[in-house]
Amino acid sequence: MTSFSLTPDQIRQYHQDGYLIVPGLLTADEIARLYTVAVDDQAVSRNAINVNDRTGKRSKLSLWYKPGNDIYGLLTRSRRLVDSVDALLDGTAPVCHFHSKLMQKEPRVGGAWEWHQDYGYWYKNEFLFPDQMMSVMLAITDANRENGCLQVIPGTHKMGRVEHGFAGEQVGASQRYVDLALKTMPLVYVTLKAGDVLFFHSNILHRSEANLSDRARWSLISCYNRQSNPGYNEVASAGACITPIDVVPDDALLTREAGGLTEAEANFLAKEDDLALK
Ligand SMILES: O=C(O)CCC(=O)C(=O)O
Ligand SMILES: [Fe+2]
Repeated sequence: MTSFSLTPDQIRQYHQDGYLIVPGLLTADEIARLYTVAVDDQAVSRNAINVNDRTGKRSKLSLWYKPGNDIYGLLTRSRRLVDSVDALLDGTAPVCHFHSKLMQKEPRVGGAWEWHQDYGYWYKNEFLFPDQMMSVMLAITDANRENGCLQVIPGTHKMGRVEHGFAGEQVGASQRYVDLALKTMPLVYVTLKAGDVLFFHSNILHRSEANLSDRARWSLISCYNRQSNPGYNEVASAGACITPIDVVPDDALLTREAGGLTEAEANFLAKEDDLALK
């Protein structure tokens, strides 16, 4: 397998817009394996957290801190993802994993996510450097306007951190700043095909609408950090967020035996412990 690396143009685009889509970073075979494990993953369903949006629609997610030898861990730790993140983040310290989550937006049920910056949550964990943090969304199913794909406001990562407060059970960015951002910059619907990967800056404003379609929208979001950026109020990850990732070759996803998560390995988040939901 040839190794993958981002081009200088892609890196420039990320810095300009605050996000970058890499189409087809995963092959159909890889997605098929991931999907087969995910839909049947008992530990994921046992640890699913339901978060209501403003209208009472339920968004389901499972969040864990430790990327292991399970199928998601092999992806999160893969050379192509870690090298890409390394090329995009500010700084030079090793790339670490903060957490991953499986977002399960079920047909006609999957709720909306309010406008927010991920760093709006992570700031509470006392991470100092938003440019050293990012999220990577991998589409396990196609994501489009019908099933509530992600929406972003390009360039908003340059606004710095916006105040966040409660919006239903979720934490959202100040409506005033969202309105001003939308007056200044366009809104982009991030439509993805299964296997496409979206890299986005921890300060880009994003949201998604409910899934009113009859097709599920599943994605894996892995969040990365540099070792030089400790979260001084981050206890749940038990140091994972400043532990360099044990990188695996890209072909591990297809060549290694790997199944779903286990409670003993993954270190799942419980809803009552989530600072972002408090
Ligand atoms: O999956 C989505 O639609 C958005 C989720 C999100 O932005 C988050 O969990 O921080
Ligand atoms: Fe987010």
